[in-house]
Amino acid sequence: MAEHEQFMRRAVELARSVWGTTHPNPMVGAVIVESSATDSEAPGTILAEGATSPDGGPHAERVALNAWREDEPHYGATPHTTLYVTMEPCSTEGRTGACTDAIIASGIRRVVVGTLDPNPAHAGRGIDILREAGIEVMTGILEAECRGLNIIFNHWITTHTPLFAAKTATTLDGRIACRTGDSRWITGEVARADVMRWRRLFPAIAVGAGTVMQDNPRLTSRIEGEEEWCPIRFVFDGLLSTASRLSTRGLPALYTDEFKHRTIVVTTPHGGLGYVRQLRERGVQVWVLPSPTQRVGWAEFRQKCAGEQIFGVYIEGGAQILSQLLREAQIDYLFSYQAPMLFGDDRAKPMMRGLRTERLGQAVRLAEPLHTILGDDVLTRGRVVYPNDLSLDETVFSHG
Ligand SMILES: NC(=O)C1=CN([C@@H]2O[C@H](COP(=O)(O)OP(=O)(O)OC[C@H]3O[C@@H](n4cnc5c(N)ncnc54)[C@H](OP(=O)(O)O)[C@@H]3O)[C@@H](O)[C@H]2O)C=CC1
Ligand SMILES: Nc1c(N[C@@H]2O[C@H](COP(=O)(O)O)[C@@H](O)[C@H]2O)[nH]c(=O)[nH]c1=O
Ligand SMILES: [Zn+2]
Repeated sequence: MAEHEQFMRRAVELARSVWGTTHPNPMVGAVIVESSATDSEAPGTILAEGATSPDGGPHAERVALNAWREDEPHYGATPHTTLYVTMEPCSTEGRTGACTDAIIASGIRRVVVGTLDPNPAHAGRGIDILREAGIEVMTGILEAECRGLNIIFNHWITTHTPLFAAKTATTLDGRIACRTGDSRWITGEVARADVMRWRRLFPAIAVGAGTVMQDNPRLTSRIEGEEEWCPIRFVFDGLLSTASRLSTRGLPALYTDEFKHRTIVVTTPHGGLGYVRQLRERGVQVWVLPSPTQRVGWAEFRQKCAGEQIFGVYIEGGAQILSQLLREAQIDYLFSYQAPMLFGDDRAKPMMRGLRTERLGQAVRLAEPLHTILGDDVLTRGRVVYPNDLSLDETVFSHG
């Protein structure tokens, strides 16, 4: 078992090496290993490795098999050759041919799988096909880790909508900014560097107009040793106040920097066509979504993203948009970074508000939470589970 975990860990590492580059495909890693025919205690030798190719190219299993065949033109599979793969091999033609076919053709007799493919077209089918072909299949090695590699894919493939992940950086008493709006920085360098990794994974980031005006953020992924990366950057601004204040407050970086064509302002017909035109003339994109009020509806935004093939959105705040998302049960996943400080000030900004939680049974919870210590701070993350009787505190939202 320890050996299986060792090679699966290598496969997970390979999957991570293509972080954020494979959408809509999952990140998968594969390793082909030869064990000793005579000494079952001897460590196996890695023959070939692979990871999912970017943009719909060959899957990890095929990349590994192709690399192996370069060395062994007729494959050299023996009864002691094992393929380790983080996710169940696909079993439908797709764009690149079923991996189950390629594995069977290679003569490999043993496959170790991390997790099942959540795609209902595959789920378990790939395993059945391999077994029917006489291949020994073992499942569930480092399962949680392998499944956790693909939070975006897992959601997309089962719901056909993007994963909406909220991210907050709070004090111990759950505040994201002081009463004045000051919030830089609550979390320390290590936690902020971790945020940069998630920004590299998600195809898009979203913030509200209040955050743009208070923080003038860049919203790019800046990782030491890597080129700066810019996801799509959504700005929620129903009345286009960020555009109308341009002349008095100067232009937000999101509308002027070298990635401004990656900024999409999301607004309503109440925002004013003149501002929409001005933004577009600058090279900034604008989505005007139908809405009876000055607020874009989150369900409409989700559908629009799905139509545009945007597979996941990392929503960084502020308090107002996060509170709306919570009360509409639109947050699928939460990244909560918590720093060891507290404000103890009622007028500091709470990360989310507006629910009426009278009993613990009504609490919003995280399923299978993961905790990571990052310098002085702690990240708690997980899938959000809402109670059946989510109840709103109307007194809060009558004031916006
Ligand atoms: N620590 C942390 O993790 C973070 C802290 N912050 C801090 O939070 C503060 C900003 O938060 P907050 O003031 O609540 O502002 P938000 O960033 O939530 O933006 C609120 C504004 O966005 C617009 N808006 C809200 N909902 C919608 C919608 N559904 N559709 C279109 N536009 C919408 C509104 O414009 P209008 O009023 O015109 O309708 C509103 O003024 C800052 O101090 C910032 O530093 C921000 C992000 C993260
Ligand atoms: N204050 C705060 C965060 N704030 C978030 O980061 C944004 C700034 O991004 P950038 O300009 O790209 O560095 C800011 O507008 C807000 O969304 N994030 C954190 O991880 N920790 C923190 O303490
Ligand atoms: Zn495949």
